[in-house]
Amino acid sequence: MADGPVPADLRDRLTAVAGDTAARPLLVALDFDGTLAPLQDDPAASRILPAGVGVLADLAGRDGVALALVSGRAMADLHALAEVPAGTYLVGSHGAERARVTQFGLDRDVVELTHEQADRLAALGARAAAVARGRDGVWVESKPTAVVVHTRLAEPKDAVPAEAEALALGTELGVGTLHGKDVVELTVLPADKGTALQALRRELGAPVVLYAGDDVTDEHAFAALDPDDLTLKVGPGDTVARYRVADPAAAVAALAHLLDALG
Ligand SMILES: O=P(O)(O)OC[C@H]1O[C@H](O[C@H]2O[C@H](CO)[C@@H](O)[C@H](O)[C@H]2O)[C@H](O)[C@@H](O)[C@@H]1O
Repeated sequence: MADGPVPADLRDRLTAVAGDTAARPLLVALDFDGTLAPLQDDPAASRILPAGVGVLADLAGRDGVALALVSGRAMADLHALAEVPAGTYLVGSHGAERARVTQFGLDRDVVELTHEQADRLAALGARAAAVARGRDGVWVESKPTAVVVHTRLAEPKDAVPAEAEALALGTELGVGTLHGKDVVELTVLPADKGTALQALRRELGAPVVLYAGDDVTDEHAFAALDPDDLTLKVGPGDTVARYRVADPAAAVAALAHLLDALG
């Protein structure tokens, strides 16, 4: 029989995790862009797949399940786009920002930059703008702790040198760099999803973590987990994750299987 979008070995593992009452709380931690929301040319147009919204709400409502979104997005952006219920943990800016969704809004940790970091962020913005200038389809996104050089809309003749210059800029200014899908992120508050996920897991005392992600930056999260955790790569590309599905629709189907198995 054909596997459908969720491979048989992944289905079996999800069923086993759901049936293991010792694996509580089960932390279900999910990347946003490319995992729950198909990639878009305009980041503001990203939305969780409609089927995913209900699955996430139902998962978060299950006893013994903690839901988290772990994203490179700025927190304000993630909160605006994430259609998730109260109680969901949000990790933004690759871990530099943390919050929890409540019935009354966002309960968030305040991110404070030192004067030196703020100055460096301003300098980064100006230099990143110079990288984008004159290159069709290259543009700069500003976040509270980082700037992002986007190249999704650019032809390789513009994208390749823009990404190379952005990476060199990070080295020159001594800031953190992350090279994701058609983005180079330059941050004055270095963070990575692996460190953030480990911290959240410790806080919740979660014996088992399910993490799903599609990008190179999600590899930090996969690498930070244990062999008994469930790591799920979404889409193509090298990975250390144990399981793989083809696309966000299949990732949502895997989460729906987990939900069914939880009963
Ligand atoms: O960790 P994620 O939730 O995957 O967020 C990473 C970055 O997401 C956004 O960029 C990516 O998605 C865009 C919309 O689909 C796409 O246009 C871009 O090419 C992708 O890299 C966001 O704009 C970045 O700030 C996030 O860090």
